[in-house]
Amino acid sequence: MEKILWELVQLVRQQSPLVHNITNYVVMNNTANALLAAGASPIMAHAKSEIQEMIGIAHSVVINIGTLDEYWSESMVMAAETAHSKGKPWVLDPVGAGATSFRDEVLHQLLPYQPTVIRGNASEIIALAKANTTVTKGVDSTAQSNEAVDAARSLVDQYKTIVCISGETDIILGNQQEIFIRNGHPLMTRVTGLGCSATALTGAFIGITEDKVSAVAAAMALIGIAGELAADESKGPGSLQVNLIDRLYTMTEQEFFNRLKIELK
Ligand SMILES: Nc1ncnc2c1ncn2[C@@H]1O[C@H](COP(=O)(O)OP(=O)(O)OP(=O)(O)O)[C@@H](O)[C@H]1O
Ligand SMILES: Cc1ncsc1CCO
Ligand SMILES: [Mg+2]
Repeated sequence: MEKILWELVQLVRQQSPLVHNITNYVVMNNTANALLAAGASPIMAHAKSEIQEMIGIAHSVVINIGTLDEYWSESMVMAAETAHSKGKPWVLDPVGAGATSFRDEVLHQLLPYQPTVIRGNASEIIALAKANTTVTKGVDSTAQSNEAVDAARSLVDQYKTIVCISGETDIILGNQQEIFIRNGHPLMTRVTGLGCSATALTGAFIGITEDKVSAVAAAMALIGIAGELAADESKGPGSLQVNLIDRLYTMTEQEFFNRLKIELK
């Protein structure tokens, strides 16, 4: 498994998948830069008039509901439907799931198009599965990733998807598979949208391999390790944001394997 993850990091660098993103205003620039640093090719586009053509040429699609509005929500549903019908892999980031009924309604419309992967923090995954009454506190998690495992499992079963619950430990659940990645640094929660960057990177990795579970693990390991390396040289969140982009770009095989903390079940 470990070896495959690094091979996928190299494959993204070599193949530079085109990743079509409909994402939020907060992170748009940063996630485009994270994708470029990892070797992928980002395009941010949400006009309904170009969604079908864009998905036609893209390797994968990222749908992130962070700064939802009425027009964008229609674009997202159209994109999910198009990705599903064209057989393009797509990843859903259910930012702020459970915070408002509008978000939940849009998520409800998106899920039937069977995202290849759902990546969210524990509160969002719990809210998405409506497995209990935990209230999402805006876009930040109030729960630990292990508390969301039952919720995630129900999504995996119902939508035949892969769920990644991010946090101190990233938990990746596929059909019969469970992977724990213990990389990352607490300072990463002080920079907005690193979860969104994790989702965007996941989009890049599912675009270059049929082994989707390994793709998710590779993306989460990459951002976690880049975050650790960056935190060691940062004074605070501002420099972490910049250093993390550099570390995605400069990551070596040795750095990757020295830091990788992965457990399979
Ligand atoms: N407490 C922590 N300790 C170590 N690493 C962490 C911690 N919390 C988050 N991370 C790292 O940050 C990454 C992003 O996860 P997080 O759960 O913070 O996303 P998020 O809540 O969706 O963020 P955002 O909404 O701001 O994009 C994780 O994959 C992990 O590498
Ligand atoms: C802060 C924030 N608000 C909506 S989206 C977003 C980025 C982190 O998800
Ligand atoms: Mg998030």
